[in-house]
Amino acid sequence: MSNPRQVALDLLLRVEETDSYINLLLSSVLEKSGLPEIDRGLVQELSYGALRWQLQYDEFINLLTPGKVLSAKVRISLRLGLHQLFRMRVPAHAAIHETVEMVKRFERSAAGLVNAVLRNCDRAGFDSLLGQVTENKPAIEVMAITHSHPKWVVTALISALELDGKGGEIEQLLIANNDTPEINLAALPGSNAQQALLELGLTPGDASPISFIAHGNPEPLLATPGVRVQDQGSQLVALALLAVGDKSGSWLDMCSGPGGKSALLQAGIAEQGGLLDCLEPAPHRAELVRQALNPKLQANVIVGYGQEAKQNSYDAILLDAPCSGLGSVRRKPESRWRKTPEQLANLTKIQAELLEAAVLALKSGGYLLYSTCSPIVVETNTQVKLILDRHPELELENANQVLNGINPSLQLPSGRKTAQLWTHLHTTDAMFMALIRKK
Ligand SMILES: C[S@@+](CC[C@H](N)C(=O)[O-])C[C@H]1O[C@@H](n2cnc3c(N)ncnc32)[C@H](O)[C@@H]1O
Repeated sequence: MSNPRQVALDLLLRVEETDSYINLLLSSVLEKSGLPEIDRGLVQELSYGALRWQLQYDEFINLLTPGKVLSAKVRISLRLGLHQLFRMRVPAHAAIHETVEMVKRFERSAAGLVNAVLRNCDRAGFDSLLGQVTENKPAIEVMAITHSHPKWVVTALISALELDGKGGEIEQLLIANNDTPEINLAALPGSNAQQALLELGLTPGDASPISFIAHGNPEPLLATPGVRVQDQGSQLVALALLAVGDKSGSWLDMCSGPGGKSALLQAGIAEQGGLLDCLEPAPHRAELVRQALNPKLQANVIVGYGQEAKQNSYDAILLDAPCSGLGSVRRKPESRWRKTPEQLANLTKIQAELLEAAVLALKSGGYLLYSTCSPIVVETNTQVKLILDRHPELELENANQVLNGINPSLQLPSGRKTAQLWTHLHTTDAMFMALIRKK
């Protein structure tokens, strides 16, 4: 083993064949590989890069192999080769030679074709290839290929941006979606984590007041009590509910796995004696919630569906709903290829059911925060409008004002009450939040 290109190929094949998330597989694959640190970085760059840019690389491959059926392994090898040619500082001859040698080991008969495709791509150059595959295509398709996003995702993101009058920023958003995100840490309240991270010289993040930026491997920093890896957008979701909810009351994290926000809620209410229930139907994800929580503080992890939450029982509920994940494609590059418009229909049905259950579970005067790591309108504002229409006892609070109370420098729109963070503006995942109060 222990050829970084081979490790990246095996990893991508597993992601494709088993529908796994690359971020969940990567660390165990690297551990088993026994590769030195420098090669581990190469595996990550190769695999994330080839996965992000796969639509564009497939266009190049299809252009040069008309009518040919390629095995999944050969296609992934070509994507890895193209990524080295066009987006890494690997000399062309090494990118081509290494890819061809790798293909020879599992499909000798395809080595000639792989050699020819990569050589022709190198000769043509990136700009010429992109020009050829986008020529005479409609604008949405050109954007889809140029920024490697499915067409329907580009269209849905434009609709979401248009709600804020930002439709013209679509290319900035797509570019940001292809960036490698910084690793964000959260310093949980009630711990000395903030002080410890400041003393270590870490830079605070811009969006969340409890965030720090980790450069390099964050593993050693996680030994500090109260330090977690968490996107700043996710931190703000939990902080928004903590800003308004009764911290001495009973709280529910309705869709809690793997527990990132549960840990923050638990730490935030502990001092005032609040009680937290965390629901999660998938047992292995419920176990991750248990691991994320502080065992010295109160919290119940319950394996179960949000639809079964106890009625009229909670002062504050976080409903961080299962969603398309199209707001966190930087961290989960495969999500843009996995989700289809058809799957959205299933997700929106579950979101509506969970919202209904959350309203029933909420006590009068309590707060419900509905959030998604997706800006897609049918998962966000449409859901909020539907639940408000069905329940006159609910009122929509201004989540943007709450967020500005947490961080006055966050640039948020004044013309709406639901909040939408944007990756290109806030450098967070594109989290959506609606804060609802039961009268
Ligand atoms: C977006 S994730 C939650 C992320 C979590 N809040 C965090 O910050 O770590 C959505 C979770 O909802 C769970 N889920 C799916 N269907 C559910 C249901 N009917 N009731 C409750 N949770 C559900 C999924 O298993 C998944 O773990």
